[in-house]
Amino acid sequence: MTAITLTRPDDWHLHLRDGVALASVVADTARQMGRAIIMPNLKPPVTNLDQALDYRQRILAALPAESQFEPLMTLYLTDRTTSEDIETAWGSGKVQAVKLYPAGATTNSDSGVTDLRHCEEAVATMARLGMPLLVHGEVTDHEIDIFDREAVFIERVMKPLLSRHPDLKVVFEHITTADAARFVAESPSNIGATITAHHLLYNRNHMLVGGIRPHYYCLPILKRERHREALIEAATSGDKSFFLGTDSAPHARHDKESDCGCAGAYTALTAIELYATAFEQAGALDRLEGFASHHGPDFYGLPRNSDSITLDKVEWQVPAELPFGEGKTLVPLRAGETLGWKMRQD
Ligand SMILES: NC(=O)N[C@@H](CC(=O)O)C(=O)O
Ligand SMILES: [Zn+2]
Ligand SMILES: [Zn+2]
Repeated sequence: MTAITLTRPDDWHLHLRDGVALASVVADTARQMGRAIIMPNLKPPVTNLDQALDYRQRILAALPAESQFEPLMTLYLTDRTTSEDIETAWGSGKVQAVKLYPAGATTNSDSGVTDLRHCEEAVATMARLGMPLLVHGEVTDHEIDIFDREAVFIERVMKPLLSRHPDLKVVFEHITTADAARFVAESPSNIGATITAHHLLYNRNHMLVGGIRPHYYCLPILKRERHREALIEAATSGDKSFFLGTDSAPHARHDKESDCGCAGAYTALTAIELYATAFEQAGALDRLEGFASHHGPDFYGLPRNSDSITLDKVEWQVPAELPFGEGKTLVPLRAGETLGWKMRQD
């Protein structure tokens, strides 16, 4: 096969940041994706409709002229989010979901939820409206090993949440374990999951063998090979519960290459090519379109994109670094390495 054409994909989990960082990265996503679910973990976080609408305007203003890209906004759930906040946001038609960050779990999650039981009313309202809860599924208990935090989250938080709210739409974001893949596959259709390209392509050896590679450090952390294999199986299974979410999370080079480096991988530049590489390695390129372009809108109850993109099977080199505003640079995943697929430019 020398080229593949698919319905234009969407990114159901994306960090665009703000200001000059936003201006540096947004075109990379807008070139490939029709829409993206925009994560609200700014400083301060996006916690109400007004903030979400303002942020949406800043994203639209940063887009290249003629871009049709549509940002789908989210609210950041806090212990103080009210039912009214939820209803107002949902009623606008511009806010598609609410994001749960357990307090302290990841980048900019200090205002996150300390105990989901503080959010019972807001969550019940979401269940009633059919508004999805997007979950960073890791416990933050210091006694739990970082490699076990997702699996423990399923038992301690996810299962009790779903037994209290069986109809709640939930997206288990950026799943990284066989445990999460099995949990989602066995759950009813109101439970979905996003899977990143980097978790499909890499295991923890890639990050830690032969030297520590900070650009592979993201949360949830890369796991052992058997988990990567389970993610590949889930993504290529045709199960509509699994869909594309890059979790592209830009941090300046100096913040990653540091004695306390930030978590997050920048994949937006080559997102669809990275997924194509993973699906091709698994002999499942025919399943890419469902995962990348159909399952996500179907889960969210939105129309699929009506245009398409084409990927050519050609080798090209990923740039070593990208501008990131004010003299800063950004290192994309696979910087300086070769990719075997390239999205055709219109
Ligand atoms: N994935 C990451 O490692 N980092 C994300 C936050 C997140 O999605 O957990 C970020 O905002 O940098
Ligand atoms: Zn996360
Ligand atoms: Zn994320």
